[in-house]
Amino acid sequence: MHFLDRLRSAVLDLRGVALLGLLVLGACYLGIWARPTGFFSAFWLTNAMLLGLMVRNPAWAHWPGWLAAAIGYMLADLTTGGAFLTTLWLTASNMAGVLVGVVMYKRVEDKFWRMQRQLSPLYLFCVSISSALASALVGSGAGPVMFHADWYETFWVWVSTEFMNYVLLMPVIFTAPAPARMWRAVAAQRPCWQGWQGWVHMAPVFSVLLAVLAGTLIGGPGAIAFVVPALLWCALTYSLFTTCLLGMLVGYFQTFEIAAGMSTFTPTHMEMVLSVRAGVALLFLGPLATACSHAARSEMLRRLDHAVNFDHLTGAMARGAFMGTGAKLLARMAADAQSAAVLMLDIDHFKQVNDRHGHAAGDAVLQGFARMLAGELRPGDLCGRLGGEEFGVVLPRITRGDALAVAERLCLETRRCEIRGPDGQCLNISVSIGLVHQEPVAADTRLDALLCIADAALYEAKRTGRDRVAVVAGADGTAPLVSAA
Ligand SMILES: Nc1nc2c(ncn2[C@@H]2O[C@H](COP(=O)(O)OP(=O)(O)OP(=O)(O)O)[C@@H](O)[C@H]2O)c(=O)[nH]1
Repeated sequence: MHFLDRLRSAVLDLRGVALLGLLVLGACYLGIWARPTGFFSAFWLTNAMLLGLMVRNPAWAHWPGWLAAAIGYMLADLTTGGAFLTTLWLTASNMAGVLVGVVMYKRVEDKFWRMQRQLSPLYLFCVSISSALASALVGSGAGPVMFHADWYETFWVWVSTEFMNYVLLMPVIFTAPAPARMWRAVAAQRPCWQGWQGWVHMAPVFSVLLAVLAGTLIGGPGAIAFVVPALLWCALTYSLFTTCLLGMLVGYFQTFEIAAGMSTFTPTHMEMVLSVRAGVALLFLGPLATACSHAARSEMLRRLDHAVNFDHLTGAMARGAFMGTGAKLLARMAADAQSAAVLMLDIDHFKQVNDRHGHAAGDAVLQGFARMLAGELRPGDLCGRLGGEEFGVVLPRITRGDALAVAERLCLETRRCEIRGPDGQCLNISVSIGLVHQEPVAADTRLDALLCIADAALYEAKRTGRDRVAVVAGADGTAPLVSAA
């Protein structure tokens, strides 16, 4: 690598690591600020956050990242009055838990932390309990030393708090889309949130609010489970990230509500507090498991749908999908009394490419040609591979002159197309195009009939010399061919 490139990547690494240190520092301040006097914080999100970030971004799970995190932990405690030795002790215990979690997640494939495996929630449970135990084993001795608290009690409070934070927060970090993708996802979801459909789409969220309210009003130890059906509904409706986010908010609200005495259920012993925290976290695992299964199933269906509807070689729409979508498009144009053009494209002398340069070169030509087509057409146009080296295109809402101009541009761009074969050789090609245009599209127009007419024009383009466009005068195919450009 060039020296300047190396310097640049070192600076970028340093920036990332510094950001990690700052995040740890900020999360520690939040925990210290929320800490009850005389005891450890129950709202200690730092360890779960650090573990989530290090698993998600393995570049941080090296010594510079660990060092930055340690500095963040230490600085937060020292600047808020912590003694050096106890700060060191607490930092070691926090990082011990995170280390155990990072090692456990490194031992399994990424799909486990991405929540793309059915067993992901169970593995999350195992990691969370192991990390919580490791952290508590190293750190709980600080309870008697710092606050004169009972060791046994400190240990179990520590375990339950850590466990709850790991289970509730980590899935949110693991499933959060990258910022750029988040905006795209929000934009794609916008139609779902508009009008009365938006209210319907919000129904699972309202059911969560209702269940939480019912739990508060009715109370009792079972109230924390009231929200489970609503969260299951969310798991089957929203993305994995949204479900994780809602689960986390509900979990923290319920613990806060009980701790603040807002619920009619007030735990009287420490064991009950621990039981509530563990229960809140464990209850969330059910909806999380449903969300994971649902997301895995949806992803499988999406892939299956893609495999059926798109040509695996060129990525263009497959014949069946093209015919179905094209027929619907034409019907829409007919209903709106709009025009449309149908093009049939056939790469010239394609057999010679295969014969001279091999089948792999022929495949490269098909891929390059399909790429060129996709780049040249408007977003609303439709393009598909009909078979072999034959492609079909539907251009909605277009005048005859514009359709001819598009077809001629496709001819020109095909000639200009620089396609490289597998051995790096330059493969030059041309295309012949048959075009039929209807204005407006007739109500009984069928796509297969228009393709047949365009095919006849294509034959004429081939017959008169190839590398050209032939246009049918009448859309019924009976009128003679008027132009071969
Ligand atoms: N590499 C490759 N070749 C394919 C594929 N599908 C079909 N072919 C080949 O495409 C060739 C089509 O040849 P022809 O129908 O004779 O057409 P042509 O050579 O383009 O001749 P004209 O259309 O008359 O210009 C055949 O040799 C097929 O084997 C494919 O997916 N990959």
